[in-house]
Amino acid sequence: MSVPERSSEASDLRMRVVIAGGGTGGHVIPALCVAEALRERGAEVVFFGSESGLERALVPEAGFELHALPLAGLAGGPVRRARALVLFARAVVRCRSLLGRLRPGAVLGVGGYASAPAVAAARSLGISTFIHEQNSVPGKVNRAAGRLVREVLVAFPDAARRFGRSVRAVHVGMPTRRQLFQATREEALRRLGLEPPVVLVFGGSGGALNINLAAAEAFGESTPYSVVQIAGRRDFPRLSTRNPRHRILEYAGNIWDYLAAADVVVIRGGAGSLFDVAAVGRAAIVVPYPHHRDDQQLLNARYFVERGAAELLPDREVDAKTLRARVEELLGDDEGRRALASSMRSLATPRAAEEVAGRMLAAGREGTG
Ligand SMILES: CC(=O)N[C@H]1[C@@H](OP(=O)(O)OP(=O)(O)OC[C@H]2O[C@@H](n3ccc(=O)[nH]c3=O)[C@H](O)[C@@H]2O)O[C@H](CO)[C@@H](O)[C@@H]1O
Repeated sequence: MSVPERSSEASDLRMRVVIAGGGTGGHVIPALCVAEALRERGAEVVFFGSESGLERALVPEAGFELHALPLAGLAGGPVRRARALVLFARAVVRCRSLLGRLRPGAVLGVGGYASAPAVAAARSLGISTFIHEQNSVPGKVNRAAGRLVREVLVAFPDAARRFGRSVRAVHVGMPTRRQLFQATREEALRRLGLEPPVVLVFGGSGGALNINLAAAEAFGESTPYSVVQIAGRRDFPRLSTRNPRHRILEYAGNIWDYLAAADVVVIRGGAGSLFDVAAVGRAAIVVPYPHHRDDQQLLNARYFVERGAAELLPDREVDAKTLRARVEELLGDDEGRRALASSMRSLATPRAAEEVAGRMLAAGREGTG
């Protein structure tokens, strides 16, 4: 028994793997979770990202090599689009030459600008290629790229169906940071110096202006509970509070402590935020970002809401009065909160990063695209 196991470990030790994509926290954080799982199994992980994404800071900080390429989004007028297309074409050429040199056993696209050119280049070289789709509704690029890859690995079960029959989609869940599963309320409260009950408000990796303004007003005078508002870089400088029990932060590297300390969480419907709350198991009010054409955050949220794991609050209904009322209603309902928290916890996917890593390594060992 030990012989085949040892031989597979030995080949993982030598294997190099490329993870491509990034942009926002929603793409970079799960990518890093997969990278950690791969590194633990002895593989060498190299990232391809864009020069403008969050990966620029987070990937080297986690100790991985990053090739940052100049890339841009397709949104905007014809000049911008043309420039984005030129950058895309150049990125495919650059990825092909990097992949030719690195000779990875497998490539994973996680979404974001660098994902598609790397996947296209890897396919053209016959390298085993995967995509991880974080959202319940696959984006246009992943839908098209899905047909090219060996497997599309999805965070939400619904996404598999939405890819259609021509794509091999496998539900693996959302790669989530380990600390989220380990955090406990008492320790978190003590570490953060917070007096319970605690309300946590955060709007994804970049913040959410509508929620930020409503929360600053709703909790800005005085509250019989603690409020932590993680505002994001863009909105942080414009927010203030007179309430000594209301903390406004720019970003939290240790979000697991804040989630573990919380009784009620108000979040956007980003896939990362939702699965992070699920990992800790807390009662959440979800306010989906309303301006995505495909309503991806509403559909992400619905998966949890339909399973009794979260409450929905449409963005158009968010103002200081409604936000405070909804938070206090939930704070006053111990049983309702417990039920939401426990259903939320049951939807967490603690094995997702391992699953993605295992599939990539197995494909790399097989050596076929
Ligand atoms: C507006 C927008 O385009 N949003 C998309 C983006 O969201 P965005 O990048 O905001 O993503 P997510 O909610 O998916 O993830 C944010 C991640 O950042 C973490 N975090 C956030 C704040 C903080 O202080 N500390 C911290 O660690 C969260 O815990 C979470 O893990 O990517 C997601 C995944 O494709 C999509 O579902 C969202 O629709």
